[in-house]
Amino acid sequence: TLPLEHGAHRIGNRTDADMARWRSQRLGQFIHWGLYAIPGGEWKGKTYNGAAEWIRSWKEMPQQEYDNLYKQFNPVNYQPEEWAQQANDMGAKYMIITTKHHDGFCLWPSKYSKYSVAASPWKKDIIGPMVDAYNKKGIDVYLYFSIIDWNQPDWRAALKTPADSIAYQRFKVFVKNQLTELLQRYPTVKGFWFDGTWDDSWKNDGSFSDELEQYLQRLHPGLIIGSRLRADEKGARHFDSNGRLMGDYEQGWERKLPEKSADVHGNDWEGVMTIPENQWGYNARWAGHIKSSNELIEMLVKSASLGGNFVINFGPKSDGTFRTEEVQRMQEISRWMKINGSAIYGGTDAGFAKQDWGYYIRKSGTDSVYMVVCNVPVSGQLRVKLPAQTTLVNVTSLEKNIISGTPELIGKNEYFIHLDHKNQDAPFVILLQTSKDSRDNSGFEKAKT
Ligand SMILES: C[C@@H]1N[C@@H](c2nc3ccccc3[nH]2)[C@H](O)[C@@H]1O
Repeated sequence: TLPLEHGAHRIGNRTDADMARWRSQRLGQFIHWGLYAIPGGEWKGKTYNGAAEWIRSWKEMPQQEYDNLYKQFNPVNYQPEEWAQQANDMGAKYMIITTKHHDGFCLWPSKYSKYSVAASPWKKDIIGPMVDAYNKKGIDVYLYFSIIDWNQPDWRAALKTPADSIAYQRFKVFVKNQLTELLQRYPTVKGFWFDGTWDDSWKNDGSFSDELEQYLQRLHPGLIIGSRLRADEKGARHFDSNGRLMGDYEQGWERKLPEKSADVHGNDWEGVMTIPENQWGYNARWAGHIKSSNELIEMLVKSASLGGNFVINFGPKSDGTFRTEEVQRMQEISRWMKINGSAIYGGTDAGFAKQDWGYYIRKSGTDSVYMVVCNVPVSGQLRVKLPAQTTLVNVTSLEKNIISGTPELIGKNEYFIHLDHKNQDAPFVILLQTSKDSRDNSGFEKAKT
């Protein structure tokens, strides 16, 4: 391995209580809210085909006009208590809010930037009431912070001249000041979700990202910060030049999920997902495929089955309300989580062989393994192959009328669970009580006699 000064400083997952809490939460809510919600993907009758929060970079958008949108930011229908209630109903255990996206507009009245809510008709702090409302519901809050800041004259994508380096040095002081300010204003937050760290200026400054991460941890012990903040001294991101994960969890799964256990190497990880194909901020016209609640539920289940967290993104409108499709998804997921949440919270990779009908999720540290069935076989029988020396002690379903009869032993440690032929319109859950046993198959025979 290469001698690295600014690579990973820890091998293996964090084992402290803060990280165990994050790991048990499994379902998060991402909120992208800012000036980009005002145009909502359209400008002067033209539709922007990119992600709505990137509209400032669109050739049809005069940047000065975008920058002046702060004069219109006045979310008269913003009700953070309602936001927190609906997130709590959905079953989200943490929330990530954009304090400042790439456009540099701050949703808190920052001492270090004039470009904030303080200059808008709204005037007031947006972040504080949100943190309070979510915390009151028992939901942890993480602060999204973009390193890219198109509003800051000292920001640079790359350092080409000595003048660039002097300006960027000022910019790094500004970044550190804003992050310190956010921790001082909102001490109950559990971590930062960094973004906009792919440019050369940041990638080639691994020592700063390392020092910044350590500074923040000293300032606020226990903070959870993903791998996207970090670069090592050779410009490697997320994984250092020795292939070791930097930060507290793998934060690269954006609009995509790992397929199998081998893809995550036993690391903590988190997937963040849009409901449309690629819109984070509010976009009036959602084009392309819009994920159903069952699709989102299956992604959540898949994430938990692979030992990761799943965060669903919402983009409130400029007035502070949520679009119908997003409210529908929260309500449908809420219904499912109220019945099946026990399979998700505290869930992790069961270490069982994957089957076509769906996913296994182990309640961490126990012999309870949930089967979440997403694909009901026409045969009506679910194949369960237990690892060696594992016996099946009991089988129940979280809802009535799912299973018919007792499991049928079909081979060494292998069973068919027969389903009641009711058609299901959502994934359903079966709970397997297993036990480690030197004898194979000893479980169910006992139950049968
Ligand atoms: C979590 C997501 N990350 C930002 C983003 N910008 C990108 C530019 C290029 C490739 C990927 C990107 N993700 C998106 O705007 C959103 O905030």
